Amino acid sequence: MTTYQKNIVLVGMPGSGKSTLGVLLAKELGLEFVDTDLLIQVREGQTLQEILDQNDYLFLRAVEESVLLEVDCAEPKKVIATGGSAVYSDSGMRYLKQHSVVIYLNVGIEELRRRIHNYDARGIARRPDQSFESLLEERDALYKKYADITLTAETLMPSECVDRLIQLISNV
Ligand SMILES: Nc1ncnc2c1ncn2[C@@H]1O[C@H](COP(=O)(O)OP(=O)(O)O)[C@@H](O)[C@H]1O
Ligand SMILES: O=C(O)C1=C[C@@H](OP(=O)(O)O)[C@@H](O)[C@H](O)C1
Ligand SMILES: [Mg+2]
Repeated sequence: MTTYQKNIVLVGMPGSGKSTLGVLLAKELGLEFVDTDLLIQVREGQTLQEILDQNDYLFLRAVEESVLLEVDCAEPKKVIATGGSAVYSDSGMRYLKQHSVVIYLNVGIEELRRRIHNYDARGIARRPDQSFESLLEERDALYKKYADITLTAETLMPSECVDRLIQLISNV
């Protein structure tokens, strides 16, 4: 199977660019684009922040797992932007990985902080007392566990990241 016969799944921290780069990559490659955060919102009839305001963060992770397992991985192939917490679902990630190339958008903590100034209100599914540093450390290991490719390119413009991603995918 060549890469373009697989889906492309983007994982990484909130603010790493999964949604921004995902849609650009899909356009460039002529693929469909799916953002699992939007699927969660439509399924629950609430925004992610409303879901987190009214429920434990583990509820959001459970809904996310159901959504990941329901993504249609058959034709047409897609670029799939996941939420930052998707990697807590081992079954969801193993399902996506069977049909996809998984790319970790690895952005360092300083750049993430520049991109996310509303850590407490951004709707991050984390333990209430968990710091950003601790969350990044915990998740970095999970992103690496599931990724086939890692892109560390925080100094590039989005269009340059897309070019780089296309190069990396074509080498898989
Ligand atoms: N090189 C880059 N790649 C991706 N996003 C970038 C880049 N530089 C700045 N940004 C900004 O960072 C933010 C990324 O947010 P988003 O795409 O929602 O990330 P995620 O879906 O991973 O949470 C956007 O505001 C985007 O404009
Ligand atoms: O990291 C997280 O815990 C989350 C990230 C969000 O997606 P993005 O990573 O696209 O911001 C979204 O899935 C939800 O609000 C939880
Ligand atoms: Mg997103």
